[in-house]
Amino acid sequence: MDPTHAPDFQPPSTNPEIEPTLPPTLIPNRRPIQPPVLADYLNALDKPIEPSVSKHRLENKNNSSSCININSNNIKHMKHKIPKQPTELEPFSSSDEGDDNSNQRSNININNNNNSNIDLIEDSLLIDSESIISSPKVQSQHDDSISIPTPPTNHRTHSFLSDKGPKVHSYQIADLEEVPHGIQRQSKNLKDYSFPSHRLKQQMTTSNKFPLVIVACGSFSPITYLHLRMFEMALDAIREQTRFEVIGAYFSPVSDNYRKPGLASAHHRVRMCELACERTSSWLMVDAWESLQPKYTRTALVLDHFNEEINIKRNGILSKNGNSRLGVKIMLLAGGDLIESMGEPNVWAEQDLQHILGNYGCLIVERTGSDVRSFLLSHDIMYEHRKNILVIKQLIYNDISSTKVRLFLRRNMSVQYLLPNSVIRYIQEHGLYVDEKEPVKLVLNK
Ligand SMILES: Nc1ncnc2c1ncn2[C@@H]1O[C@H](COP(=O)(O)OP(=O)(O)OP(=O)(O)O)[C@@H](O)[C@H]1O
Ligand SMILES: NC(=O)c1ccc[n+]([C@@H]2O[C@H](COP(=O)(O)O)[C@@H](O)[C@H]2O)c1
Repeated sequence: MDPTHAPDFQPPSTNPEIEPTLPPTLIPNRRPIQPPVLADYLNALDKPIEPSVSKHRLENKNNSSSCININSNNIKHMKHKIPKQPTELEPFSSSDEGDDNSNQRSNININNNNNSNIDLIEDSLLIDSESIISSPKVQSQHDDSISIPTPPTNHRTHSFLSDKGPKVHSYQIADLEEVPHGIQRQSKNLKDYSFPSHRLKQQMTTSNKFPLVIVACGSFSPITYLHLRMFEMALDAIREQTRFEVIGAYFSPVSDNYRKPGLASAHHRVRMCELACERTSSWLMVDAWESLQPKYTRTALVLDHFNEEINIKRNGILSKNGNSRLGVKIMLLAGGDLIESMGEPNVWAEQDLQHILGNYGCLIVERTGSDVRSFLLSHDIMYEHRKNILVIKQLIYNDISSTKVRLFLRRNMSVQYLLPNSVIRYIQEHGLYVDEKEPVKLVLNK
């Protein structure tokens, strides 16, 4: 549960040489996940961030100064609600953020009212109705890794399936190592590593939202349906309660140096996460960077890595109208137990908590045994950054734990419907978890 298992672990509070995190100026979209004032909850979430101009007004008054004044006031008002950060890659312009009727104001120029960054002349609507989710076939221009579309050619049988019962052919059940079309698999070493971006949106599909990438850090030994569900729950909560558009989502399995009981080797855990994402999801990805590091990497630095890949190297994401690039907010997705570990002494460095909660933010899925809301109230740093924390209620309660899955495997019990079939088959093929010596008491306390 904590990095104190790492052989080179030194309590952050007593370690003066702790590797520094990125300066906040390099983290572009640090606006809170929740609206800054309660009054914002009264606004419809699909209301444009910049003002909309009614068709009626535009058609009849597009040269009148009164109309311009009204609109400019609106702009000031709206800007006040979602404050701009001076560090953003590029400020939002109204052409990025207009509502879907923004073609109706394409002839209006309100630059004469000190809003020099706002130019409504730009034709933002050319791509208005397009859905710009990147196709799996389209690789990012920065993405030099190889996708391997391998249609099944030989009809081999799966040994563990064919021992008993009818033979199953690979055209009936895909080979575990066969990469579905358009999918980018992670390499097994740092030298060949490249950041996975095959399911990272290249362009915003909405003009009234801010871009967001979700990152879940953990052991994933093995990945379960609960881990996958966490992202779906987060997506629903973000759509319902915030002004952010999720443009990508990643599992980041911890490296072998974490030394937690029950940790299968990193390349197995990465591959199981990849199988789960490939076979059950159309938007989740796995990044092996953390798992390939020669030593344990603190979560704050893992989030910095995502910021570097997405905002610094790729310069964020293209706005919907294609005219500017926007800084992407990056958030940690975690269960209530992980968040509660933030209150334990010597597990997290205070500056890391400030960095994670202040500059990135946290999506917390409630978990049995953890009272996230009370914890939020009692923890000073959490409370300070509460606007940057979204607590996600599990409406259908699910408490699958990897620890119990490992115990079931060890006892030769079924784990069907707790994790994807592809992951179960991978575990069987590689004989994972059967010989584990994890103390059963520890397992049952989970
Ligand atoms: N049932 C659950 N409800 C909410 N969050 C969960 C649940 N299971 C795991 N998580 C969260 O998923 C992330 C990764 O978890 P991890 O890999 O440690 O899974 P785990 O099932 O807790 O594993 P283990 O049993 O080995 O400790 C953590 O943030 C953890 O809090
Ligand atoms: N100081 C830190 O950065 C810190 C402390 C505790 C856990 N963590 C992370 O939280 C996750 C915990 O995963 P488990 O629930 O599987 O133990 C891991 O990714 C681990 O690296 C980070």
